[in-house]
Amino acid sequence: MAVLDGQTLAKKIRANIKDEIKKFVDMGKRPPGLAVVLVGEDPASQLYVSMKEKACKQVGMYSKKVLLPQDISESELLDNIHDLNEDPNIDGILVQLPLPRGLNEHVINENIKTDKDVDGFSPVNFGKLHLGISGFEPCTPKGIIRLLKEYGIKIEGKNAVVVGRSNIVGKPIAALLLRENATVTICHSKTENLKDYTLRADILVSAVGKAHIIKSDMIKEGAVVVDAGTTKVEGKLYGDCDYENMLAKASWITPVPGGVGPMTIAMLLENTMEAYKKHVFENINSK
Ligand SMILES: Nc1nc(=O)c2c([nH]1)NC[C@@H]1CN(c3ccc(C(=O)N[C@@H](CCC(=O)O)C(=O)O)cc3)C=[N+]21
Repeated sequence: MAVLDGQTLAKKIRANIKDEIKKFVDMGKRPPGLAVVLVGEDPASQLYVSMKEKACKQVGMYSKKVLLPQDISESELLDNIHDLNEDPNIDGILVQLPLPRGLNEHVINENIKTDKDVDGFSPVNFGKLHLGISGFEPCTPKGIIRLLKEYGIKIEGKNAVVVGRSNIVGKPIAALLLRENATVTICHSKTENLKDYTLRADILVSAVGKAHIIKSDMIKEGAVVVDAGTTKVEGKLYGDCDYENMLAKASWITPVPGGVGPMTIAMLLENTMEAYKKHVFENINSK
């Protein structure tokens, strides 16, 4: 058993980004800018948004927090997005999900300019991901692949089982694993006999968001376990996987906290850097 230490890798990535930004700023360029839009006052979302803001500050990025009321109309929210689309100091726009009831996230994501869509959730980037064309890749899936590669874990030819089919993790990680030539199975809430599938996984990615739904008797000896689900119960953070009881059985496993979460934020910074370089050096500002 060994731990896939996302915290340490994320720190290394952030340090590289910080150096890179310093070079650009020393050259007289503006710093990269990320806008994080939070609608409403969900405490979990507030925490994530403040973590993202802190990460930006730490590497020398400009971060703009846009806090909007719970009862904002779709058209008012879109006005804010359009302003950010046109803001020359903003390279990346992230609208924190989930949105309050009544706001359609697809409509919002559709209106984020493709070259500022650092979450990779707009239809163009999501489509590119599935077509194998380069574009912004969603941060959590991108971070998972980076972490597996960092530890030299072979993906090609392996049975990869993804539990969860969300647009933010399940679907895009399945696409990325497929691109890496894994044999990919996606399980979800209607899957019958989940354990039959998880037991076959060489690489198991869980993205459900239910504490300890994956037990140690559901994984194969020597499996690589990636836990992308986090749930807070009475102030304590749990992953989807029963980590303690899996440690002896898995060959590699991501902890919660300190696994996939920090990688998500590191990839957000990396995507923002990518957007920044396009804006500053290639002057690309397409719809
Ligand atoms: N548009 C959008 N983009 C997102 O990327 C997005 C989102 N909406 N909505 C919610 C999810 C969740 N998410 C996390 C990011 C970092 C940690 C993270 O770093 N967690 C720490 C622990 C933090 C704690 O103590 O709670 C860790 O795992 O070590 C967790 C969760 C991004 N999300």
